[in-house]
Amino acid sequence: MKELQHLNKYFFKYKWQIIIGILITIVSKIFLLFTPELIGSSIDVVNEYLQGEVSDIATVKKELLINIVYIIGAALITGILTFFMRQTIINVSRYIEYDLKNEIYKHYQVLPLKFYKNNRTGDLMNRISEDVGRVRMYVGPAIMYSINTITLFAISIGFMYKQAPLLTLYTIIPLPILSFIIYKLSKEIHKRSTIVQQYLSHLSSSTQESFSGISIIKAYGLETITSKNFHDLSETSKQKQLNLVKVNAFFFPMMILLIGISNLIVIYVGGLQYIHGDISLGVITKFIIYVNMLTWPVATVGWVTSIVQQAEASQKRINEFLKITPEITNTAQEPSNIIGDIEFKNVHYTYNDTNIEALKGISFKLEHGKTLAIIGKTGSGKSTILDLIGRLYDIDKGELLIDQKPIDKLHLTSLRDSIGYVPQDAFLFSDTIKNNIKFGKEDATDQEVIQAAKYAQVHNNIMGFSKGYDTVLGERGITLSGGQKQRISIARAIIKDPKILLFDDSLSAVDTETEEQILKHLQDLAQGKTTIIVSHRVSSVKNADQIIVLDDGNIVQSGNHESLINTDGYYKNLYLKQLSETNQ
Ligand SMILES: Nc1ncnc2c1ncn2[C@@H]1O[C@H](COP(=O)(O)OP(=O)(O)OP(=O)(O)O)[C@@H](O)[C@H]1O
Repeated sequence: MKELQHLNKYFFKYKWQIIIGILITIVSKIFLLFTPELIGSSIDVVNEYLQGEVSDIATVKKELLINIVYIIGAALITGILTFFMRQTIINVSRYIEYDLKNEIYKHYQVLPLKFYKNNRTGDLMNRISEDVGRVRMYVGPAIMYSINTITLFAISIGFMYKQAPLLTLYTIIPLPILSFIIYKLSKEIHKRSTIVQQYLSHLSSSTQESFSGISIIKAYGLETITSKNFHDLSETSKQKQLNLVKVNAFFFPMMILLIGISNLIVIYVGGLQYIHGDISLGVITKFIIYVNMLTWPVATVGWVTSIVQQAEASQKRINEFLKITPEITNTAQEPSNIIGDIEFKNVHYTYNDTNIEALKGISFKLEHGKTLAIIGKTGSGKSTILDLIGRLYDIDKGELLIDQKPIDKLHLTSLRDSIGYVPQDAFLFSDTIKNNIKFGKEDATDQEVIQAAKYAQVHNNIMGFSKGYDTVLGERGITLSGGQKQRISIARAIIKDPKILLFDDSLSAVDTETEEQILKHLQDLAQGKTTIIVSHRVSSVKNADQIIVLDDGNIVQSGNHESLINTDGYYKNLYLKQLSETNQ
């Protein structure tokens, strides 16, 4: 139960609803127990009349009528209270589920990129949905059924013992056995249903993958193989389902068997006591009703135990993530006003999961309003430089200064708010084009959205869609070309009007003519903004104030376009190669 202590703060938060829920549960059980008592006394009245102990039929009828009215009244009150019991305790479990999901989601947001690299998305999703769902079962149903069982058991055993102590002892003998069997069955059901769940998610992710990659499957003629894979996987999944159904099928027969045994004991032992004149017929009737009433709550003891164990395991998985402290934190109290001077002084950075030293002592200085271009072979460390400026990672050695201050002393939100970043793989959400652009500035007007799209040379494409800016993208909507995606991603960065603009090979899928136009607009837009353009193309970088050439984490050349094309080296070779390609 150690892991579940995490939930105590939520129990405290909703203490009044829980206390009221518990009180309602107790009162509803008291009313429920009126029924066996009233039925028992009705049977006794009828029996006394049959035995000739009472001769006035009118009195018997009156008493029976009163009992019936009481039974209906008690049932009505129990029903109403049961409704409110669920409305309090089950509602609290939903509130806590909601709070816990929000807590986990908020925590996910502050965890570093490394966390996302080390953990699979499916696992993150599972902990926030499946695991929280299991914890909710503990918070709601488990607590509600436990109170139910304790109350019902305490009151009814008290009633029963007062009327027939020996019969009570005999009657409750099968109940712990029932509880134990249900516990074992629940555990087995849980084990098998977890396997079924794993296969189902396996089946759905593999199906989803084959639908997403349908063009590759068709192009390579892999339909038969993928169909066979699907068939094999669904066959195993079916077998696992059947295994689960087999254990499930034991559940109710087991309960019926044990209830039957308890009833037989009541009839046999109670019958003997009745013959000896120790108890009345009404007591036997009451006991039969009590036994049937107690069976389900007692069975839930086993079920609840298994729920608590599952919740404990799930909360442990949740706590594992909640305990991770974000490495990159904000240390500044006040927001920082970023101007955009950037300086790298002998910066080193190693990705500790792969041990790759991506930057091996990088130094450059970029004044605000200027443009730096970074060019170099693939894997030379270009994107890493941009990631360090956005503080997605913290440097290992050296100094990274923004406005002459160490980057980790700046207000983190101010820093990120002042950056417009266009990543290598443009990611667009399954939403409208307008909202995808407005992601950069939530309160942007339609005019601003259109202007940004015009600067990014994508406005005409968007107007070509029948729904224009309201066109939905992604799974629910249309698929854009690589170049269109890149340009929408550029519009998203432009609309933010940031102090620092970072373009990570963001024009690679755009033809040179469009690239030319975008760069021309950028020159106007980038007035006063610090811009860094990472590219493999000389055409993208030639107008930059400063160009650096990276190779294996080192700066091997630097200067401007003019000076670099006149110096032997990587830049000049690339320039000549790309020049001859355009002339061909
Ligand atoms: N998240 C990461 N975890 C571990 N290693 C990484 C990570 N990102 C990059 N690397 C490694 O660091 C080195 C530099 O990568 P980086 O992405 O900065 O290069 P790049 O010059 O931008 O390459 P490209 O032009 O292909 O985008 C590469 O060897 C790469 O494999």
